[in-house]
Amino acid sequence: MTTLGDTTTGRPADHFRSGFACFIGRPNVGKSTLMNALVGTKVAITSSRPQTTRRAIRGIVHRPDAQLVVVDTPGLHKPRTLLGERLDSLVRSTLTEVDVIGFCVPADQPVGPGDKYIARELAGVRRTPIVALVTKTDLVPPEQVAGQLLAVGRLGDFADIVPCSAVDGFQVGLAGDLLISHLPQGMPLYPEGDLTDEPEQVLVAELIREAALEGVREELPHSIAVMVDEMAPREGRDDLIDVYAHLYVERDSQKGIIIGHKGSRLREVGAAARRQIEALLGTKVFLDLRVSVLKDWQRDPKQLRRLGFYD
Ligand SMILES: Nc1nc2c(ncn2[C@@H]2O[C@H](COP(=O)(O)OP(=O)(O)OP(=O)(O)O)[C@@H](O)[C@H]2O)c(=O)[nH]1
Repeated sequence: MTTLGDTTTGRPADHFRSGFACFIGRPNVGKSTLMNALVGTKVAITSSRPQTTRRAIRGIVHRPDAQLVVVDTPGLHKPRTLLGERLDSLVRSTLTEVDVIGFCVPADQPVGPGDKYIARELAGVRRTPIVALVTKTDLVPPEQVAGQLLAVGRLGDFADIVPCSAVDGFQVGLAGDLLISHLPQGMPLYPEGDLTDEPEQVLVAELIREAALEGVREELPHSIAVMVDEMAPREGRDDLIDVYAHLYVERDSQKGIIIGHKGSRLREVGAAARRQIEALLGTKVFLDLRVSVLKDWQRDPKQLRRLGFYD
């Protein structure tokens, strides 16, 4: 006879919920930051530049009575390049696979065409419940939050609408509770303590890209991609990991910007990335960072595949 209980904890499955959520919203509305706040650690990278996130990174929220696996998606936007089209198809397929969608709209900006475009897209995903999250409430007075709740309410048919702030923690727990309330009953999907199922190399590459994005000019962010070529403990040492990575840009001029005068900028990027990777891996890290030009990689299907962006 099979039983539905979790044999490791003795928890009956009918008291436990588990499943997947994804956050959707315009670029830069705070999706990654909110996911990190829910998970309680830094899993997705964040930056003040739009479209930092390119991969469906999963953060796992562990509760005594639930496990919520959050799939982080790139900001949905009207496609302009082949990369954009792939990102959008990644988002669309994610929407139909999750149990609940968190639709993020920031409190500090009027509801605009971008939010309406997404709301229209979401209206097509009929079977998945949508929780609207009004983010960044710490940036505006309460009256403005109230006005935004009404404006967001007019965008579509939502299971709940909740204001929250990942920065001061306001109602982050409640946002988690509401998302969890839409999950099916079931056993934990990941072992306790796991925070993400992204391979470490992908997280490391994302941390390097985050460091490289700091302070670069407007047109560059979309042109940067990072691949970790090799990552392994140094022979004979258990306290040092060697990381060999490539930073790819699309043009020679961009390579110059990334490297900086006599390599000064690349050194700064390397030092900043190394600190973050050391924190992630909990060990000392030697980081070898090279910059290469992959001409127009965003428009080249072969290069996109090589960098991990599949159809
Ligand atoms: N004040 C405030 N700032 C926030 C909050 N959440 C996010 N931010 C900031 O908003 C910016 C964008 O946050 P992200 O979490 O990277 O946004 P995103 O929606 O994941 O962005 P993409 O990956 O581009 O789609 C960052 O500078 C964050 O620090 C918040 O609750 N309050």
